[in-house]
Amino acid sequence: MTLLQITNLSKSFKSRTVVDNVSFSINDGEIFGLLGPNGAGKSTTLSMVCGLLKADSGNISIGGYDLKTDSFKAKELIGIVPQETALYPELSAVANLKFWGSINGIEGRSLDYAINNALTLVDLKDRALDRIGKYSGGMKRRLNIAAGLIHNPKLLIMDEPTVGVDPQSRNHILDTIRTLKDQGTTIIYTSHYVEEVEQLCDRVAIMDHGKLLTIGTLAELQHEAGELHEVTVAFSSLETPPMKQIQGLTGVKQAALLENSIKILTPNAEQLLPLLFEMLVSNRISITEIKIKKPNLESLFLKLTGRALRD
Ligand SMILES: Nc1ncnc2c1ncn2[C@@H]1O[C@H](COP(=O)(O)OP(=O)(O)OP(=O)(O)O)[C@@H](O)[C@H]1O
Repeated sequence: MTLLQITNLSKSFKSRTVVDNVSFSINDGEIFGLLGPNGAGKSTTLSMVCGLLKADSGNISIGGYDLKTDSFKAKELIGIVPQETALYPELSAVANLKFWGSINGIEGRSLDYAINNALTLVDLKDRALDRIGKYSGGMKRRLNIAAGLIHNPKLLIMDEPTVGVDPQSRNHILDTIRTLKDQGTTIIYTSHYVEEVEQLCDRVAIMDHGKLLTIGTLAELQHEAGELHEVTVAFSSLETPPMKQIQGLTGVKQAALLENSIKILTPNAEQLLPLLFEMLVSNRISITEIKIKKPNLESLFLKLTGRALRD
């Protein structure tokens, strides 16, 4: 069953179109990944879904309620975990969640129950009464998640919830998301970390420059990436690699330059590597590491755009 339907959504800031005629739908109970580099238009799309930003054109319906004509009912179904934490540092976790609960219309016993559930889920019960000004960045992020789900939303929208957190908190956040899914919550998860999206998501959409490039299950997108190898060559930063020549080598489908590495898609890494070495050595590029991988979502992005996801 479709929980969220987005149809022909567009948004411009001044004359710049940052969301360009985007349509997709999200099924009840799935974890849906929205993947794209910085500035792709992910947050703008989600801000429109949350009703925080008005679309220039297009339609959004949540649980069958149109966001324009049935906005209250549609918004009731959503919980938001924004990129920036929206918490009061001088208050405890419990006081912060009381505030978030009350603006969502939860009171009394139900609110105590909801706070207890949310703090258990994000594993912050033993720090519940501490001022959150003393929390680590990862703990604040986890509390931010608790705030987003205090009213038990059907659809939880999470905008890069793991950016800048330590690995332990990151794993914790990923586990929390899986538990939420098991409890029946539908989740939209934006990220520019391919590994997280591959680990978590049932279906994925890839966005760039405001456009939806592709959408499908992980298996479908991996298939779309095709039988290409992704070769990553790291080099010391003394020289600049000759990208034009590399792109012209036999067997190179795409090649993109990152800070200290080159990512290449090729149907045959074994045949390409000797040619590539020769070229790099003759251009006085000293290679520090080489990796060959099966295609993943990052290779698909490279295939679709000719660029690396994080450049
Ligand atoms: N209020 C605004 N006014 C003008 N431009 C904006 C505004 N909000 C976003 N933009 C621009 O729109 C583009 C898309 O931004 P958006 O935040 O949606 O991208 P994103 O995919 O979420 O990226 P990130 O991963 O960095 O959050 C960017 O170029 C951004 O600078």
